[in-house]
Amino acid sequence: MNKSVFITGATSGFGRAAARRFAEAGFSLVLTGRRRERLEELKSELSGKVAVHVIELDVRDEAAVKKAVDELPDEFASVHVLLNNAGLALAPEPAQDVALEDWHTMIDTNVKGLVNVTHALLPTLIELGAGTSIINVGSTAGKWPYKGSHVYGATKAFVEQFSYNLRCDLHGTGVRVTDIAPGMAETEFTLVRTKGDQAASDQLYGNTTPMTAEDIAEQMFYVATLPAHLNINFLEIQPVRQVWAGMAVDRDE
Ligand SMILES: NC(=O)C1=CN([C@@H]2O[C@H](COP(=O)(O)OP(=O)(O)OC[C@H]3O[C@@H](n4cnc5c(N)ncnc54)[C@H](OP(=O)(O)O)[C@@H]3O)[C@@H](O)[C@H]2O)C=CC1
Ligand SMILES: O=CCS(=O)(=O)O
Repeated sequence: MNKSVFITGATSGFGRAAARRFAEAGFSLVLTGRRRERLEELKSELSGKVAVHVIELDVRDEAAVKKAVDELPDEFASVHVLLNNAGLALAPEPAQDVALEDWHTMIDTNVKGLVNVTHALLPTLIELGAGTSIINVGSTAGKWPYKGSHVYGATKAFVEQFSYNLRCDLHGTGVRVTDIAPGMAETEFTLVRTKGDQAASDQLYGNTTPMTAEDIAEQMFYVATLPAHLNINFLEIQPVRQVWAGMAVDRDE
């Protein structure tokens, strides 16, 4: 049977690196994201190696997600791996200064988008059973609070708990569920979070050694290709040069 991986957010960062990693191993690819041009570029790059199906898809659009899954061509319909990767942080400023719309965008994408795709693909995964995987991309921000994380971190806490709860409900089906929770990795993430501030992005990732998209893609591939009787529930991964923030104390002048 031709195994396929369904990747959300394949136009950049972790998702694009994962597409390349799974292609190396011969998986058929279903690549999704909003930027069609980038999807087509990736298809041109990888379709010499494996079958590639691209879908311009906004995960927030419930009906479009369902249609994309219902209309998967036969060659791609055996989705063994769902990589729920699409997501974003916005508004690094303190909660009290954030536009409500930015909070809504994060919730709609990181929470509702992720459940839209999961719901649409669950029947397929359950039918295929043992050895299939749902890999949800959480974050260290889902566990460890820091200033400016407000709703972003909360959406990733949702991802962690949803992953555990899903695993309980899928017990007996053979479908595996993992939350991969990376720390700092250099992608377009900070450019998106700062709405295009390249200097802020360069500063965050500069003079240190952040993880790369390829580092995370390798972990995604590892999790998805473990023997079918093994489930990694949670995989937190950080660069060696990053640790937790300390406590903050408010002091009188
Ligand atoms: N980089 C980091 O330090 C960390 C990132 N993460 C998480 O990893 C995941 C991937 O981020 P990363 O690769 O770093 O960042 P990038 O910004 O490089 O990639 C984000 C991807 O998500 C897609 N995306 C965003 N919104 C939507 C949407 N509404 N519908 C469909 N696709 C969408 C983008 O595609 P397009 O714009 O074309 O739609 C893009 O492909 C995210 O969930 C992020 O929260 C977690 C921990 C650390
Ligand atoms: O999820 C991203 C990692 S961080 O920016 O919250 O540290």
